[in-house]
Amino acid sequence: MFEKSTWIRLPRNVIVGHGVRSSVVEVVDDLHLQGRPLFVTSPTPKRVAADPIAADFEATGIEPAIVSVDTASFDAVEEVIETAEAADASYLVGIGGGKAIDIAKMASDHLEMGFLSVPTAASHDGIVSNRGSVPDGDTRHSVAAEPPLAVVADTGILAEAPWELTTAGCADIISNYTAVMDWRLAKRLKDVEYSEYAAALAEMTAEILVDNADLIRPGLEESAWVVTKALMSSGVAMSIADSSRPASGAEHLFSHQLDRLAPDAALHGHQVGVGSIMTAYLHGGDHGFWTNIRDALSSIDAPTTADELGIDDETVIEALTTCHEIRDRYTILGDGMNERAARDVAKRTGVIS
Ligand SMILES: NC(=O)C1=CN([C@@H]2O[C@H](COP(=O)(O)OP(=O)(O)OC[C@H]3O[C@@H](n4cnc5c(N)ncnc54)[C@H](O)[C@@H]3O)[C@@H](O)[C@H]2O)C=CC1
Ligand SMILES: O=C(CO)COP(=O)(O)O
Ligand SMILES: [Zn+2]
Repeated sequence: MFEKSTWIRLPRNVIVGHGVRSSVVEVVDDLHLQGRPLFVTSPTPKRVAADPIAADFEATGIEPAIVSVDTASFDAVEEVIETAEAADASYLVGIGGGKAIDIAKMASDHLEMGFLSVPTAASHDGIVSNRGSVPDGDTRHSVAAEPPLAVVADTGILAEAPWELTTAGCADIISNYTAVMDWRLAKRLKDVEYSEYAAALAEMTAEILVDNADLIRPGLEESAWVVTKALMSSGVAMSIADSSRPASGAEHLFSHQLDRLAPDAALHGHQVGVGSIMTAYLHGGDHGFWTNIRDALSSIDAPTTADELGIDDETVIEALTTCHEIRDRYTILGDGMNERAARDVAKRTGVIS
C-alpha cells in the first residue's frame, strides 16, 4: 500500500524588484491580514526599511509596533514574543538580515501568527525557507519554523547594502554543491530521507548563479536581482525537502562551529563558502572540483582563506575536527577528522598557510 505524504509550505506572494518596499501594505491587504503588525528588525535595517514601511502603514491609519534585536538568541525570540503580546500584534514582519528574519520566523511559530519576510540584505537563503536558526546550548543550526506568508525583496535596498553581504549570499548558494553531495552520500550510506527534486533545484540554483557571475558586481541592482532569485530558489528547495539538507552539509557544520569558536568573526555565507572548498576537496581529492568552488567564490569577491575570513588557522583546524558533533547529520566528515587530516585538507586547499 502507498502510504507516503508530503506537506510543502511556501509563501503565497513573492515580490522582488525595484521599489517594492512600498508594496508591503498592499501585500498585507492581499493576504487579508488584519490588525496591528509587529516589525522585527535591527538598527540599520530599521533606518533603511522598517521606518519607511512604518510610515506607509501610518498613512493608512495603522501604527506598527517595532522591536529591534541585535543577536540571534532565544532571549531575542522571547523579547519579540513578549512585545507582540504587549502590543496586541496580529502578525509579524521580519525586516533585516538573516538574524532578524530568523527571530521573526521563530517567534511567529511560537505565537501561531503569520509573518512576512522583508530582507534588507541578499546575504543568506533563509529569506523564504521554513527554517529558523538560533543557537541552543551546544547546537547551532536551523530548526523547523514558520515559513513566510509573503516575501518582499526590494532590489534597490539590497543593492545599497554593503557588498560583502551580497557576496555572502552568493557563497551560501555556491555551498549548495557540496551540501547536495553530502546529502547524496548520506542517502547512499545511511538511507536518509532524500528528495531528487529538492537536490536538483539546489544544484541548479548554484549553477545558474555561477553561470551569471559576470553580472554580480558591486552597486549593480541587477546583481541584487540575480542573487535574490537564487536565494529564493534555494529556500524553496529547503521547503520542498522540509529540511535544510539541500543547502546545508558539512560546510555548514564547519560554519556553525566557527560561530561558536569565533563569534561574529565573519558572515555566515563567507564561512560556509570556505568550508565548501575544503569539503569539495574531501569529496573529490586532488583532481576534484574544489578549485571550481574556490574560483567561483573568488570571482564574486568572497573569501577563500582563513585569513580573509579574519579567523586564525588553529580555529579552522579545531572547527574541522569537532564540527561533526554538533548535529546528527551524516556528511563527508563521517565520524570526524583527525588533526593531521584536517591540517592536510586546509593546507592543500590554501585555506590555511
Ligand atoms: N533559516 C535559514 O534557513 C537560514 C538561516 N541563516 C542564518 O542567517 C544568519 C546570517 O544572516 P546574515 O544576513 O549574514 O547576518 P545578520 O542578520 O547578522 O546581518 C549581518 C549584518 O548586516 C546588517 N544589515 C542587514 N541589512 C543591511 C543593510 N541594508 N545595510 C547595512 N547593514 C545591513 C545587519 O543588521 C547585521 O548587522 C545566520 O544566523 C544564519 O544561521 C542562514 C541561511 C539560512
Ligand atoms: O544556512 C542554512 C542553509 O543555507 C540553514 O542550514 P542549517 O540547517 O545548517 O542552519
Ligand atoms: Zn547557509
